[in-house]
Amino acid sequence: MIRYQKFGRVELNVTDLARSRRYYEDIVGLQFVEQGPEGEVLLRCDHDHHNVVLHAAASAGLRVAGFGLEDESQFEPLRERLRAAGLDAREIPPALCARHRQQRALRVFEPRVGAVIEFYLPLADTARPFRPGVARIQRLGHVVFNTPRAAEAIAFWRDVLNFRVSDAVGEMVTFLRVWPNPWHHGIGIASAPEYSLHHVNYMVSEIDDIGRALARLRKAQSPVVFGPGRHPASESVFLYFLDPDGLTMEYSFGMEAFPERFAREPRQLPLAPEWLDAWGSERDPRCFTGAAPNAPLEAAMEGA
Ligand SMILES: CC(C)C(=O)/C=C/C(C(=O)O)=C(/O)C(=O)O
Ligand SMILES: [Fe+2]
Repeated sequence: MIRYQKFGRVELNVTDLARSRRYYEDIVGLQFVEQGPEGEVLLRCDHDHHNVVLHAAASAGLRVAGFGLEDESQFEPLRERLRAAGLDAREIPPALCARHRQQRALRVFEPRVGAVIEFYLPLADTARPFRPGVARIQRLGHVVFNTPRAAEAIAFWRDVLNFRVSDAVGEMVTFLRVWPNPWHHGIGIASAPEYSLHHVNYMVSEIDDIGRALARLRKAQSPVVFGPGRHPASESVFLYFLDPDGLTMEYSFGMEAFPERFAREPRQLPLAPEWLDAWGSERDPRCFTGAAPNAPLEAAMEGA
């Protein structure tokens, strides 16, 4: 039984690094940490060393999604499960782990979601206290993958990686917990014609963070593409917006939490407008669709 801490880091490709750095600091509310040797920008939204890495690239999309393991003893069983599933995980060199304040990390290309996935053990980084910015973000919440192989991906993340299904909305999207992390979902798997990033979520502290974000995004002319609304699945209040490259980002407030044991059964929810947003807002077609294909493993390993 592989045990995790959380969805803790995401690396994104962006087409204009300076513009995106300003946007993620000033509009999204992430804290700048440092610039890496390849020019990549490291940012944080909790007490970890960093949670988001921005890389300059020709097109914008998902480069790596990272999941923190509970402890060192998870690595070998995980590696064995991946190997049995025909996936060869690559060890991240110690120098990069040290830069990322990780004790150890593995990366693998997971073909069912068509993305590079990292499994890592974070080192405590208490030297620099985290200062919330314009939004009182508590943590990176979840990442959702667009994939044409959704049914296979759900089975793989559930049966091989030991994530737990919380709910599915029709055949559109299935939400899984990063077990035993309590939050309703740390990943979502969405049916789509291509492999790409659906969205990245940041969980905020109070409803005012959603209201202030709406005003801030409008002032910055950053497109709000869905919400504010409430997701019946996880019970969270949400707001989706587009970053400067058109990548979909989400703030959400409040989310169902599950116990480690005796959790409720997953639900199959109907695919109907009131099950997408209980408040009835309309989704802009740019929402969830603006990312280029996910980066391949070779690109994600550059600099590693
Ligand atoms: C995909 C639709 C809009 C949906 O039902 C989304 C639900 C949730 C949730 O219940 O929290 C999400 O976080 C999401 O996919 O963004
Ligand atoms: Fe979401």
